[in-house]
Amino acid sequence: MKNISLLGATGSIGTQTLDVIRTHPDKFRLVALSVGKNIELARKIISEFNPELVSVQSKEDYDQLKLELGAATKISYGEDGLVEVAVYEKSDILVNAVLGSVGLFPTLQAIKAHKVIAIANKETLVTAGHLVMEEAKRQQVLLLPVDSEHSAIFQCLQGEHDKDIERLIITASGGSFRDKKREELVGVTVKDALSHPNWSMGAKITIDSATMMNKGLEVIEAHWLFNLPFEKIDVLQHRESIIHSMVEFQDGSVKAQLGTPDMRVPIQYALSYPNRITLTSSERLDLAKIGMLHFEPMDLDRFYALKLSYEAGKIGGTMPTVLNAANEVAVGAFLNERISFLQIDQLVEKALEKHNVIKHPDLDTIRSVDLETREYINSLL
Ligand SMILES: NC(=O)C1=CN([C@@H]2O[C@H](COP(=O)(O)OP(=O)(O)OC[C@H]3O[C@@H](n4cnc5c(N)ncnc54)[C@H](OP(=O)(O)O)[C@@H]3O)[C@@H](O)[C@H]2O)C=CC1
Ligand SMILES: CC(=O)[C@@H](O)[C@H](O)COP(=O)(O)O
Ligand SMILES: [Mn+2]
Repeated sequence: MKNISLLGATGSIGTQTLDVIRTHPDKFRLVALSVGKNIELARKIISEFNPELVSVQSKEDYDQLKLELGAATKISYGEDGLVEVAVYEKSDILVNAVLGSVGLFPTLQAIKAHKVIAIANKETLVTAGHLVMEEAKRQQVLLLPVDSEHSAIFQCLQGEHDKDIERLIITASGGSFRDKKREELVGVTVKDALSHPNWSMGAKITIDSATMMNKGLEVIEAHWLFNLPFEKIDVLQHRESIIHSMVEFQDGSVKAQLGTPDMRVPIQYALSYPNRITLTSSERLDLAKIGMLHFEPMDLDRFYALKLSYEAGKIGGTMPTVLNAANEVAVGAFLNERISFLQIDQLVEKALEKHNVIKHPDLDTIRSVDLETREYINSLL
């Protein structure tokens, strides 16, 4: 039996993680969880899973839930609450499915507390991958990727040696607007952008997928998780999202991981690693029915956010922190209909141009650069 702590229980990854736990009560037990603002759903989750510790985002929700829940459930809130869930003493593994760079500090604390980490929260690795990987190495803690592409690469690498890797090939669906030229994106709506061709995901990552920032974040995430230079990380457009990513080795052999797009596969692989467990409810891959898979090179002028991400990643230091923070605020502004779709990567570029990189930033530096970037983008809205 593995005891699980879950950050972001009410989200897309969070609820699919709950589905995996629900399906395998003999293998997994939810002991601690955090939610943001969705208290309605939190009540249902608490009543079904009976966790020992619950954290909410605001003091108001904390006060309300404290009145409702009995003494058997400990309640907490804010960043302290996220950390308490992340390091909860009875948990064996932390699933980090919270959204955004708010996940960084709880991740670092969980590593220090020697928790295995199943990491979906890519913004944490983009913001400060060096701090996370250094701490994981120092504490000898296992970091298991949940993002579908990174899980695919991780699966392809089982039984292989790092020295034999020639390059990673991360696949990209192309997102909601993949068949539109850049000039055709003037005036696209939030509703259009939220209509992903293959995956049902949270709003922020769906917009990131449409701008191709998601792939940019994933390139930086892969750089840290697999300790490879950006020159060895390629992106290939693959509209079906059947091949979740590939690894090419020095002998020219290429390994790929395939499957129908269902995030429960990488989630449960991280939870059951190094074993596999059944997933009966997922539609099985039928290649004869699919017939054809398509591949196209990435056009970095069309998908400008990907170009910005490679540039920020290669410069390193605080540049990826700025890229991520600017993008988080810009995507939020687009979702609130305060800016247009095309302004998202334009604002990110402005933040990158304005920033003087700081090499080898510590946690305090990362946090202040993150905050300053958010303030700068907000001042432009
Ligand atoms: N969805 C997917 O298929 C995939 C997601 N990922 C990554 O996983 C992470 C989560 O994505 P996804 O599940 O789609 O996102 P969602 O928006 O669906 O869920 C985000 C979760 O984080 C909580 N949350 C948000 N902000 C805060 C905050 N400031 N403090 C505390 N809790 C907060 C939300 O709470 P509430 O809703 O209660 O407010 C919710 O539980 C992201 O980093 C994403 O890039 C990676 C691969 C695939
Ligand atoms: C499910 C998942 O991992 C997402 O990150 C997904 O990959 C988004 O798809 P695209 O960014 O390829 O459109
Ligand atoms: Mn992904």
